[in-house]
Amino acid sequence: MTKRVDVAVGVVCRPDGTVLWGSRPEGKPYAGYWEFPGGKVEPGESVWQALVRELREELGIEALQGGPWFIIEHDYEHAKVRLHLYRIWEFKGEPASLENQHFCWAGLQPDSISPILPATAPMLPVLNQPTFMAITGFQQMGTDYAHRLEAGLKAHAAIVQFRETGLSDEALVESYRLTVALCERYRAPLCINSATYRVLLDLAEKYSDFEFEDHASNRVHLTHSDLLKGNAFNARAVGASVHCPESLALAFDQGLQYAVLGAVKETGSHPGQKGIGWQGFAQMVEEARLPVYAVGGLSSADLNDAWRHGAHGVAMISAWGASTSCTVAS
Ligand SMILES: Nc1nc2c([nH]c(=O)n2[C@@H]2O[C@H](COP(=O)(O)OP(=O)(O)OP(=O)(O)O)[C@@H](O)[C@H]2O)c(=O)[nH]1
Repeated sequence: MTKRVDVAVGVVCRPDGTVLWGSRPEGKPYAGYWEFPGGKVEPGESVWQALVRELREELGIEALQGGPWFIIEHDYEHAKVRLHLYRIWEFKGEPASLENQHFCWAGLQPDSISPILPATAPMLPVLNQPTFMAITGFQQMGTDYAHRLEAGLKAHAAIVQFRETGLSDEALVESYRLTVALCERYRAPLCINSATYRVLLDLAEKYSDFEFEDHASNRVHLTHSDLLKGNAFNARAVGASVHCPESLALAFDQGLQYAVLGAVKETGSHPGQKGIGWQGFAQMVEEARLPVYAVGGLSSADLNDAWRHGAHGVAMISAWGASTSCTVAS
C-alpha cells in the first residue's frame, strides 16, 4: 500500500480578500494546474516549518502569522496525499517567481484561473464560507435583537443561524420573519437550527397565514443530538454543533460543510461551566476535515486567537452587533 504523503499547503490571505495562487511548473504531475503554494513535509519538520520553508524557497516571502485550517485527503494516480491546509494572514515581502512558476492574487473562488488541482477545487466553496456566524438571540433580547443583527451584518459578512428556544408562537414567527428579511437584505446565508426547524414546521401546520415549507433549498444546522442520531433533514443539513473529535468526524462523514465547537470560554448562558479553552479547542480540531467555527463567550476580537488555534472563524450570540469595531488583522 502506498504511504500517504503529508503536504503543507498555505492559503496566503490579503486584507482585500484575495489569496495567493501558483501554477505547477513543467516537469511535475499536473503541470500548469493552479494550486495554493506549499509542498511536501520533510522528515523531522512540522507542517508550519515546511510551509515557512516552501514559501521562502518558492516565492521569497516570510510567513509570520498562520494557523491550521483543516485537512484534505486525496488519492491521485501519482500519490496519496494528506493536505494540511493553513491560513496565513501575515507575511513579509513581495512574492517573486523563484522556481519559474506563475503566480497571481485572486479570490478564493476565482473565475479567472483554471484548471485548479482536483483535490483543491471542490474545497473552495467550503473555504469561502463567511468568517463569522451570528446565532440569533431574540429570546434573550426581544425584537431589539433585529437591530443588533443588522448592525453586525452591516459590518461583517456572516452566516446566520436562526436558533430560538422558548419563544411564544407569535414571537417565534415574528423573529423568523425579521431574520429572513435581514438575511435577504444583506445577502447573508441563513441556516435554521434543527430543533427550531421542527417547531417552525409545526407552526406552519397550526397557522394558515404562516408560510414555512420544507423546501429543498432550506439549510439546516443540526443540533449535536440530531447529528448523533443521523437525522439529515432530507439532505438539508449543512452544518452541525459538535462537542468532541468523534462528532467532528461524523459531521465530515455526513458531508456537512462546517461544524461549530465550544464552549471555548465561560458564557452567560452556562454560568459556572468552564470552557474548553483555546488549547482544548486546538486539540479537538487537530484532525478536522472541515471548517470549524469556535463558539462560547467570543467576539470578533477573538478572531486571531481562533485562527491561530485551528478555527475557520467565530460564532457569536450576544456579542454579535454589540460593537462594530473589527480587530481582524491586516
Ligand atoms: N502545494 C499544493 N499541493 C497540492 C495542492 N492540492 C493538491 O492536491 N496538492 C498535491 O500535493 C502534492 C504536493 O507535492 P509537490 O510535488 O508540489 O511538493 P514539493 O514542492 O515538495 O515537490 P518536490 O518533492 O517535487 O520537490 C502534489 O501531489 C499535489 O498534487 C495545493 O493546493 N497546493
